[in-house]
Amino acid sequence: MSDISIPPYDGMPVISTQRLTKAFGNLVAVNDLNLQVMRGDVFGFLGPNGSGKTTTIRMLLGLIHPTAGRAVLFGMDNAYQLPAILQRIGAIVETPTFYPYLSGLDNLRVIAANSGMVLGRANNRRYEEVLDIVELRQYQQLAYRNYSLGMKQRLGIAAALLADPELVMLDEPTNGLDPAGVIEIRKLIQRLAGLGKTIFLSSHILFEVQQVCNRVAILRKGNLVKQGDVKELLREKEQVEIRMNRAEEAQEALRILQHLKGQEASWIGHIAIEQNALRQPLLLVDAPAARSADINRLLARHELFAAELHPREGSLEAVYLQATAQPNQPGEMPVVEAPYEQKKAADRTTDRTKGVAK
Ligand SMILES: Nc1ncnc2c1ncn2[C@@H]1O[C@H](COP(=O)(O)OP(=O)(O)OP(=O)(O)O)[C@@H](O)[C@H]1O
Repeated sequence: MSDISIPPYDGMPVISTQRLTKAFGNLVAVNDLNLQVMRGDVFGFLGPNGSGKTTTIRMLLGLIHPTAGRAVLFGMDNAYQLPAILQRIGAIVETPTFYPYLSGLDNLRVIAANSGMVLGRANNRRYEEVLDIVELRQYQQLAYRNYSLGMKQRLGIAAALLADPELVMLDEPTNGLDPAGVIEIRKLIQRLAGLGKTIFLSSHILFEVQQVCNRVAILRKGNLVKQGDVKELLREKEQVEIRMNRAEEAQEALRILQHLKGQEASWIGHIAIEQNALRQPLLLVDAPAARSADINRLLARHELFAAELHPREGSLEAVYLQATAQPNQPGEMPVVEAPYEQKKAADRTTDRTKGVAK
């Protein structure tokens, strides 16, 4: 996990969807979705291809109408107050169109002019600010066609930041980027989080999401199968890896731990026996890393002594694979963590950002 500082929650959801559903003919692309994104979240929106991520984002932005349910952003229903909501969002859903022969800076000027931003000193300062945030200031005079793919993507984000939005929505921002470009976007997201923005990030790249996001939701076939705090989800996936000297010892350790699991060691989850690269027997115990010493003690009590014992960190990949592998239950209901306490409706209208003159 990164050490970015996330501003404290004030209890107000920036995005809240209630049973949000979209069907295209017979295909239910998004089903009964209850999402909750809090102020200051760097929220990872994960799911395999075709699981409904883009459809959800398009509904949140009012680009398509839901078949059922509703989306409330900043406390406002987007079916009724879309313009007020959109003023507070900077989004990139598809690669933005820029003029290839204009410089990065001139492209921003065109976008500002087209969106009715007052041209003047305030705008000039804002161009500099956003170009600094995306680290393109030194390339601002370069023609867009000479930008790398990563620079183009960052210019798109700069454009989305022009009006100083509170919520930044990025749909697969690292698609097609090389590793250096991916790292640039990661650093950029961390910078935006440091500026207090709420980020909604859809991505396939689990490692990236694990690095930058504090909360995630995982979609599968349009259903929400997991939503929660990244650290907590990772903790659930911690393991203790025990190497025994002999295969028989590993079998005996397995038998003992499985027995104790039903008794004093209820914190033990699934246990598996594998081999490491040297074909030595390994016991993989689903258990909190902090329980390593306890496991050692339990085995020693039965005259079994581990040759090596290591705690293994959880990974979002393990969380994701488990969540997306679950079979579809008839009438599958989304698994939603207990929502944060919603503050009084009055709180919802108090925190408006300044934004560039429009
Ligand atoms: N306009 C549309 N008409 C018909 N079906 C659609 C439409 N838009 C999306 N779909 C279908 O809805 C499902 C969800 O698509 P969506 O693009 O939301 O998934 P996604 O999770 O964003 O996938 P990807 O990661 O590949 O972009 C897919 O089966 C897709 O084919």
